[in-house]
Amino acid sequence: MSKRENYISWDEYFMGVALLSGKRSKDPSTQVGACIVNTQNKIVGVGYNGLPIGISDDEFPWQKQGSFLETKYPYVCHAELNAILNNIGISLHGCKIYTALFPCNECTKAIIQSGIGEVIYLSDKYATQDSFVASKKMLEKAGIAMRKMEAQQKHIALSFEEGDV
Ligand SMILES: Nc1nc(=O)n([C@H]2C[C@H](O)[C@@H](COP(=O)(O)O)O2)cc1CO
Ligand SMILES: [Zn+2]
Repeated sequence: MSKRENYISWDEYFMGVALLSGKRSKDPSTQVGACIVNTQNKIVGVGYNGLPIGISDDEFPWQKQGSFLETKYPYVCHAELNAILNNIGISLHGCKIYTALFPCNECTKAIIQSGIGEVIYLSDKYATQDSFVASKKMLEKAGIAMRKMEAQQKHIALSFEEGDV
């Protein structure tokens, strides 16, 4: 018997972990996940967008509109920052970060400071907003590679049915 052919690529695997992590998000509008990988293709940090530890998901707002303090924006911790902070306790120098959404300027600063060397993203839907223009300016100047993920497999299904294993 020859080897299975339609196995997922490393990019699909790590972005898949990022997307699965995003499924934990309580944000009703946008669920983002991120996955950090070292030079040996080992996962060293995972995160999703959520409120800081100890802050109730039920007591803080999730809305996008209204006065700033009544929206989610001042409180939510982005997936990329969570993945960096949740790392397994190692230097992230030379690691890659897979993120569903292109990083904002605040996460970009944390990415740069942590030593991450490459950003792989699925969507750059906010590209025209100043925050993301600033991100690109900083990433370019810092010599950090950026690339949009090209998936061969557009969808991957998971089953928790024991008969499917
Ligand atoms: N790169 C990102 N990582 C993230 O974790 N987020 C989070 C913050 C918010 O919870 C949500 C974006 O809000 P909105 O697209 O519904 O308005 O995604 C957002 C971005 C985009 O900068
Ligand atoms: Zn961010």
